[in-house]
Amino acid sequence: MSALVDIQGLSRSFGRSPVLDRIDLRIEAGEFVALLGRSGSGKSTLLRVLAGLDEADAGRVTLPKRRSIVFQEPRLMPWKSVAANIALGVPNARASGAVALALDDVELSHRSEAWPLTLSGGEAQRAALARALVREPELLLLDEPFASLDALTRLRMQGLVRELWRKHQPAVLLVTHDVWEAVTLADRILVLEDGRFRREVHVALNHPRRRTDPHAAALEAELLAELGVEQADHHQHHNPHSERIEP
Ligand SMILES: Nc1ncnc2c1ncn2[C@@H]1O[C@H](COP(=O)(O)OP(=O)(O)OP(=O)(O)O)[C@@H](O)[C@H]1O
Repeated sequence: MSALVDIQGLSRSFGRSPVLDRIDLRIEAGEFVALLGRSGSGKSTLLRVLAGLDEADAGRVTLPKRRSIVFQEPRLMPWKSVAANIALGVPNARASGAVALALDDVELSHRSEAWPLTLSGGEAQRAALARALVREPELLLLDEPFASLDALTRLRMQGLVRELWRKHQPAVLLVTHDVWEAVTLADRILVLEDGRFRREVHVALNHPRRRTDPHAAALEAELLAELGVEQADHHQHHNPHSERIEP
């Protein structure tokens, strides 16, 4: 059966430096994939190609038509109300009630007519999430969507994204620097390094995932080590779900 996202041999260079080097990636419908990698490893470049904001130099890319992206910043139009921002580019979204449903989904109905500049950081990101959801994406691309939020708001947003994913069941590709975020949310975690996927981990842990679960904590430590972050209390547990991908 064909996957929702099927990428084969995708390469992208800027000038003479290759950023993505013959990458293969399949994502099934409804799958939640997290993408980790050091700064500059090409995560956003990959997401931009998948969003159609950038083109690959080489490779075959099969993508669903309905895709949405949420960035680190909300990128709302300041001269339009929250509801009008969410309706942008989606014909009849207000009349059909789709905007109201999306606002309800992100618990922002009471701010429907507000101006974006009057929203808190968390509210603005929830509006950006509603704008993505109103398109009923089969593939939801999230480029560090919680990175600029405070820790408490970030936790709430992670819970909200998981709830919305269960409700709407899009495939999700989440770029994050936060290893624990990847461990708590994803079915599968990929680590990008030097333009290739160096590691693929299938996360078969029950939800909610907690750091008190030794398997979850060991996986986090292992991924942190992979990214070059050593923890003081780092225990080396072998994770049977994790495979190293040699170039
Ligand atoms: N439009 C561009 N022109 C030139 N170089 C670019 C362009 N976009 C990205 N790059 C370069 O490609 C490399 C990968 O960038 P990218 O933003 O994809 O990394 P990233 O993994 O998302 O990093 P971060 O985690 O810091 O956001 C970087 O070296 C960056 O400077």
